[in-house]
Amino acid sequence: MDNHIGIIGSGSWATALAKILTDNNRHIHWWIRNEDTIRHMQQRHHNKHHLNSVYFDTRLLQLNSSAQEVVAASDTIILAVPSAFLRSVLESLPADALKGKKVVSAIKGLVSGTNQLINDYLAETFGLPPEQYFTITGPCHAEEVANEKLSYLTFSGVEPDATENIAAMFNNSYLQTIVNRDVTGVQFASVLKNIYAMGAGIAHGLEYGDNFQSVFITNCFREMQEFLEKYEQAQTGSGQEPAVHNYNASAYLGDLLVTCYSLHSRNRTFGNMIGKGYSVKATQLEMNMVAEGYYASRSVFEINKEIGAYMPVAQKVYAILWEQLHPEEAYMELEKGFI
Ligand SMILES: NC(=O)C1=CN([C@@H]2O[C@H](COP(=O)(O)OP(=O)(O)OC[C@H]3O[C@@H](n4cnc5c(N)ncnc54)[C@H](O)[C@@H]3O)[C@@H](O)[C@H]2O)C=CC1
Ligand SMILES: O=C(CO)COP(=O)(O)O
Repeated sequence: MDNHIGIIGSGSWATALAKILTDNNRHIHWWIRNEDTIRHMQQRHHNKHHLNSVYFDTRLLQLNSSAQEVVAASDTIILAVPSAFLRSVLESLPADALKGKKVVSAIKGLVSGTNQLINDYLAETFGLPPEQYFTITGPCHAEEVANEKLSYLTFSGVEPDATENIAAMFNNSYLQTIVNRDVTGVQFASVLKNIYAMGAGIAHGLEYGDNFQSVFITNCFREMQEFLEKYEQAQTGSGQEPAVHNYNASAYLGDLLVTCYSLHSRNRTFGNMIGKGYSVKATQLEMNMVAEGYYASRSVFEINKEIGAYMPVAQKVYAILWEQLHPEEAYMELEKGFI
């Protein structure tokens, strides 16, 4: 049976994923919030707000502003809205809306308000079982997908065959896929790297150089591992099986590097403005895209109150963004403790 794919979201990442799938000749049901964006896409064949150089074969698109209808029409649903909007987008769905469906999260963030991983939220709200949940992570900027620059995405799921099948839908000449079972680890890696890219941007804004950045990122990488270890120790107490994490894999180290260094990165750009002295409010107004690291810094700070990982960088980024700590002062303190 043909797989009916739905995409929820119409930002840069949703648009890039839609491009990959339609380049592979897949039909998609696509939830786009704004009717005007839908009309433009139907008439002009591109998303006028994001990646507008990407043109679609609209015969492959079923555009719809009702998330409920897109979910009902699909058996594999890709979530690609910023984490801050996930709950409001899904709130119209009935509790059994995801029954028997596969859900693939492309979101690199935690659920706002509850600080949950996306799978935990979907399990609690819609009863989604673990074997129906998958993630898309790895170092990949939408802008490079738009230009068909060779990129690698990691697909994670507890069911290897089903994960392979989902990954296969994306594989093509410019997109390689990697598969693993590390659902929790890759999600936290992609949440944490946004905080560290924010930090790398702040460092750049403060005019630290490449030598500092490499030490900074090395220390962030260590923090990422400590956070996961402490998080899992806390979970093991509640009977969950600890997973094996390949920290050197591209979903961990690769995504940390690309987000900290790439000029495409929203998080790095946001941090750079903060380092240069812009306020959080002014930075948000300036950017028409979402930097997940802003929200993640608070969520991780709150989670870490419970698990006690040693993460001075994440704590300083949080204090700069949420408690008005002066970036220069914060980084002078950070400088002293790096290994
Ligand atoms: N852009 C990228 O290269 C990549 C992004 N991601 C992840 O994908 C997720 C989505 O990010 P992007 O597509 O980059 O975001 P974006 O910043 O490009 O787009 C944000 C979207 O959110 C929409 N939006 C604004 N207010 C909304 C509301 N109240 N309800 C629903 N939607 C609303 C905007 O219309 C826009 O379509 C994030 O978790 C991000 O970390 C993951 C990999 C790569
Ligand atoms: O996840 C990404 C690259 O892998 C996108 O990062 P930014 O949101 O910082 O652009």
